Amino acid sequence: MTAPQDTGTAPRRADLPAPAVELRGASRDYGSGQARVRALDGVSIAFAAGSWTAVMGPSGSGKSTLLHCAAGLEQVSAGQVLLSGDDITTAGERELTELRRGRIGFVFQSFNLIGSLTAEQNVTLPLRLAGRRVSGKQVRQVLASVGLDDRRRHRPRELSGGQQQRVAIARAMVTRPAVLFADEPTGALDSGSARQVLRLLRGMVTSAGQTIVMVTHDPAAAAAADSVVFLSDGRIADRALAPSAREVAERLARLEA
Ligand SMILES: Nc1ncnc2c1ncn2[C@@H]1O[C@H](COP(=O)(O)OP(=O)(O)OP(=O)(O)O)[C@@H](O)[C@H]1O
Repeated sequence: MTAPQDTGTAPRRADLPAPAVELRGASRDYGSGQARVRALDGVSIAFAAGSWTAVMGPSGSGKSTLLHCAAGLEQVSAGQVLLSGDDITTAGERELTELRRGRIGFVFQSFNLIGSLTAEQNVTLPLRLAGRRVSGKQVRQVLASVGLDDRRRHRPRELSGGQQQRVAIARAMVTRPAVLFADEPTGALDSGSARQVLRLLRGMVTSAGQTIVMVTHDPAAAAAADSVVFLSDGRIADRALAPSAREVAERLARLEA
């Protein structure tokens, strides 16, 4: 089990593989002058390949900002962002689009599936957008891996929330991304469906060596990850390796006090 490393001080050993994602002294400001908000404040962290990290913290502590900067959805105001060792800090729009289509997968709280398309068509979409050949077998395999082979022809409104999220995970995984970024993936699910989604994510980490960075408010979801990073005021305030849900809740309560 690997904990995310604080990379602020020690130089990296050359013989170690590059982390899947790394932020070096990353800051992100919104607004300017008196209205300026520093949402992320000099964060240095490395997410090892094959690790699953939960990001927690009080409302407004910078969780979504960290996720968006790490995924290249937003640019940092200072510092660096590296994806598998490649510096993407100043990547242009075209390069970032390529990254999002190939090396990064996203799962959101609200699923973000296209309502007029079947599960199968939703899963196929990223490959089509990337101009890649779509093999029906590959799409069926991915849907089968999330337990939805028999729901291929269903549209999102014909699926439960948990099933829709599993389609969204299949869609994110079909391009075999280096990193899966998940923003509250269980936030809209009942506890049974949430457990099913967390089991699926765990399977992806253990059997496929997937790297996952997941923002969550739910201590039970955070406890399913390998480790938890706690943010407060845009900085890393605490970390926990394989904590229980109770321990996560206690540490969070301390930050919110
Ligand atoms: N586009 C924006 N413009 C101005 N301020 C922003 C913007 N996005 C975020 N912020 C501010 O940056 C800070 C961090 O926001 P962020 O959304 O990253 O926090 P969070 O921890 O994800 O919060 P929550 O748990 O409520 O979703 C907050 O003070 C927020 O108001």
